[in-house]
Amino acid sequence: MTDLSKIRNFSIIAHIDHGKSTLADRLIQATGGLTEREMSEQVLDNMDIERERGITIKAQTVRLNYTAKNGETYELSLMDTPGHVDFAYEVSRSLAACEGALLVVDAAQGVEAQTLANVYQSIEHDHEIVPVINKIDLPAAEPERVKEEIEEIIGIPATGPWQEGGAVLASAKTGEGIEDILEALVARIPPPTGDRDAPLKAMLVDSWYDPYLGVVILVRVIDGVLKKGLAIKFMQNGTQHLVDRVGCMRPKIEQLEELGPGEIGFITAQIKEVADTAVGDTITTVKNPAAKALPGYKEVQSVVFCGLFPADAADFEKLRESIAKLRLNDASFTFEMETSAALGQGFRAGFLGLLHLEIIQERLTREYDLDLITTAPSVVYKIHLSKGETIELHNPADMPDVTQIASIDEPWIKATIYVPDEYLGPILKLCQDRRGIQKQLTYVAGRAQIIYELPLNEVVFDFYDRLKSISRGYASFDYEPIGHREGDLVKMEIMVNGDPVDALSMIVNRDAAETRGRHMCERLKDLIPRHLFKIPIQAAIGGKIIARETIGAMRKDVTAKCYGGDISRKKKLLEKQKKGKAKMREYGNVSIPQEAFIAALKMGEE
Ligand SMILES: Nc1nc2c(ncn2[C@@H]2O[C@H](COP(=O)(O)OP(=O)(O)OP(=O)(O)O)[C@@H](O)[C@H]2O)c(=O)[nH]1
Repeated sequence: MTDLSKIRNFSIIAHIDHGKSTLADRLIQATGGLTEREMSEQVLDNMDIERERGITIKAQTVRLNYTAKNGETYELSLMDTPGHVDFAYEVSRSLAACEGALLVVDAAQGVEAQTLANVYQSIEHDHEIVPVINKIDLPAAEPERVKEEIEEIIGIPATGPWQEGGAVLASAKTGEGIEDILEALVARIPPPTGDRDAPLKAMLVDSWYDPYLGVVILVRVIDGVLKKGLAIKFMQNGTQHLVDRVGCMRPKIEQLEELGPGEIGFITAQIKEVADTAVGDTITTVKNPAAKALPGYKEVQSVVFCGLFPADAADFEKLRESIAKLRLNDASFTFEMETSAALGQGFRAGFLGLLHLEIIQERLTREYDLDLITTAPSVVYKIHLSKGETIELHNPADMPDVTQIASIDEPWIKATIYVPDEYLGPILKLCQDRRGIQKQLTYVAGRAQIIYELPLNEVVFDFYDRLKSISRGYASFDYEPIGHREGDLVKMEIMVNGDPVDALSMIVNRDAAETRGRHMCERLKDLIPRHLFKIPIQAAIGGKIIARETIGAMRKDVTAKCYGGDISRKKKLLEKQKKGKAKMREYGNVSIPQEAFIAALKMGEE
């Protein structure tokens, strides 16, 4: 039984590259959880994609035992949190499981805009925040300046000595200051509270699929005790299970007798699928259940949908299996079968946001070695039909005939953008061009904080990429859904040689339709190779043509380009053509290269 006063639960807040993972590994090493060699393989970021993109997708947690200078041994739980807006809810649950946070700031870079958003979230959870100035070994380090920045911009004490509530100076690289961090954690982060004798209440923080253990659930016990053999109940979905393992990660798995109040650890209970567990759910006992669930639970909802098709129709079964496997571990995306005239058999999948979409797409391509075609991301529209019914539309291809539609509502978001002053102008223009409504513009130490309401539909295309390129990577973007609003929306179809190409149809704002349509046609004109006949490319709304381009007929044999008898060159060209053919989609009597779909759907800037 762990003495509550000896427990410290904390997370690490840091801007990308300020050293969160290195520092976490150092803390694990300093408390004996890792050897030097194991440390070289960063533990907390353990997936390729995560490492390459510098983001953490699945929260991982480690428990460290630290004997402080006062001679007492403490049990520290370090909760890793995912770092992207699409996972805001998961982050909020991880934060809710802790009492404090280490705020890591690079001694040479100082406070970055994104750090602010994360710190505010942590402050909202009433966390005690311990600032750590990392990388003090760098020649460019300016710890004193950074301390002042922390006080000025974030508004938490930092300038005094760390023993008196100031920032801790450290280098995760050399190991300097690591002990000070551990001492500061113990001294400043409050221990959890909880009642061992009350009915069990544990928060389901995260879950994942382990090939040996099955579904592993990360929990934070609030009241009561979790033990092997206990019959538990998930309060949201009402299912019951028998706990068969209780333990923690150090970071290696260690089985424990029990998890008491204030403790973070894992359980397994012969659960088959991650989809059977809901992040934020309250776990209680069957026999003596808690009267009320923990606050803050939200159901996961897909916000962005797109079609996923195998580039080679023969890969459909492989795609089906791969998606099913991925879903074992990530219950936050949904999928169902879809058939497209242009792209054949595939799936319509729903995601938490754009980054989530990209991650799944990339994992399918990389881990499962699939060549994919992804259709334009679409948001969820609410269509009010003339006969009074309301339907949800996830796929532009399913849009009812205009004559049956009374009105269409589209989802809006509240976006918070932090950006250095010099990029403000172009960013305001971008938001304005995307039908944004400015709500607030404030300055904090040379940085602007802009709040805009925007239709999600305008954000899903390339807003984030545009924002990053306009601001040279300095702008940060955070959003939350604020419900549906009526919009003047139409379905735009793209017709190649007179036939609509279903995979390219999209729902757009009426005012933007013409520009979008024109760009799409121009783009496709460059992407579709010439044929023996002229090919008209048209954009249309309800049968009315709004834009048109024509691909001229092919004049000469391609091989005529090669002069004289250079046979090998001719051969090469023909082979190249053949290869290109294999990746073509026959559409009516027009062959559209697969790249054309991908490129056309990327849209780019208008
Ligand atoms: N010189 C120096 N480099 C450091 C220190 N801490 C981390 N680094 C380096 O800074 C880079 C980023 O460190 P990470 O630990 O990956 O940073 P992170 O914040 O976890 O980054 P993400 O996982 O991408 O969010 C790496 O190249 C580290 O080796 C330090 O104290 N001194």
